[in-house]
Amino acid sequence: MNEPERSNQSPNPAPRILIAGGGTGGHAIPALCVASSLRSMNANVEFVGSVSGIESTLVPKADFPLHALPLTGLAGNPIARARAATLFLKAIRSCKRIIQRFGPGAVLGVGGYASAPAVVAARTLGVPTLLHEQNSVPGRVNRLAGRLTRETLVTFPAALEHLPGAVRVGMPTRPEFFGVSREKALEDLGLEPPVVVVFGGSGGALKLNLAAAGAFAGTTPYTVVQVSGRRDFARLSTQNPRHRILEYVDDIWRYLAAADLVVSRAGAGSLFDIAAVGRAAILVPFPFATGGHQLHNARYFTERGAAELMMDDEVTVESLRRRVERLLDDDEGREELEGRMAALATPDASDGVARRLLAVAGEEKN
Ligand SMILES: CC(=O)N[C@H]1[C@@H](OP(=O)(O)OP(=O)(O)OC[C@H]2O[C@@H](n3ccc(=O)[nH]c3=O)[C@H](O)[C@@H]2O)O[C@H](CO)[C@@H](O)[C@@H]1O
Repeated sequence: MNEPERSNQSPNPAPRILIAGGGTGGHAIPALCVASSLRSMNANVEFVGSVSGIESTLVPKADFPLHALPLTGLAGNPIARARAATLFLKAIRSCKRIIQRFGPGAVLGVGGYASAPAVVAARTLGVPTLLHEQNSVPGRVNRLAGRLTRETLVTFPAALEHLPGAVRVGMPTRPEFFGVSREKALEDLGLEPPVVVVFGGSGGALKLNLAAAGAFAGTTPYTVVQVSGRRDFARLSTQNPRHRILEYVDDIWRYLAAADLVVSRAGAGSLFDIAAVGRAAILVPFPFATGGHQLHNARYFTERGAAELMMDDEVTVESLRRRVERLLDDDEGREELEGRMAALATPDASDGVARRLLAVAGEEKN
């Protein structure tokens, strides 16, 4: 990686913030939202991530420097776990060097493999850290990391029960989702309404992919856009000219805005993206998410009448098509869902996290 320009000559050097974490889109995308907010506030941002995480493509694309470290999860057989632990310890040493060289005023951990080593390294060097927890039930690592941080920021009110003293800021969401009209999105994408969008988060969801491929591969009196994720894309096909299967789309806000109905997993990012465009949704939580967090994430919306819930074990080719068509036929029901969903969006979360980071970084300097 090229050494970024330093501004040591200036009497008021730009504040420097290090953002650590990633792995899935659910961690990396909100991290990038905060980085963009910080950039617009004239801060200098660098990232620490994992070589295998989605950040290794998304962060350079957004033009931020990335320190990519070899890290893996602490799961699997004893040999894999020992290797992960060794990589974790090495990552703490690498993060210390990165922090000493970059000199951030604050570090933000966003969850994912690289988050905890950076928080530990910052803590030992006396650099203040903040943590952003995306899910309603935090994982073990974030609960532990939360004890080391100056401030913990959360997306869902339910997470406050697990992280005492945390502050609710919502989910950093890309600004493009706000204010894009259905008409413009339909025109830009060349889609004929009504439109159903099916997607399973940043990596895809096999069960949902197979059910959707079966449900919509014949003829449909509506358009279906299925964003499958990279892993499953090659095994899916359709005979239906109104069924598009796409691997991954950077501009998913256009597809969601064009939709009359969305079928989605209940990752935090996906949920708040759907809220940002204010669309009716059927949520199918991933049943094996740590601590059942996807079900809890989904319930925040479904208990407020903002979305419908469909459990993973209810999903079949027939039931999926039935649920989709029932809601597509119910204009009034969808309109109610849309309004309640839009009311739960958190458009200020990204700037809010950025401002808190700059405040903490400023305190340290003074
Ligand atoms: C299986 C699993 O453990 N998933 C977790 C992961 O999900 P995952 O990475 O799927 O996370 P989210 O649903 O939170 O976010 C996915 C993000 O990717 C975007 N997107 C997706 C597809 C695409 O083609 N283009 C695109 O931009 C979505 O709009 C969204 O912003 O992180 C989330 C946040 O910690 C958790 O809540 C999820 O439980």
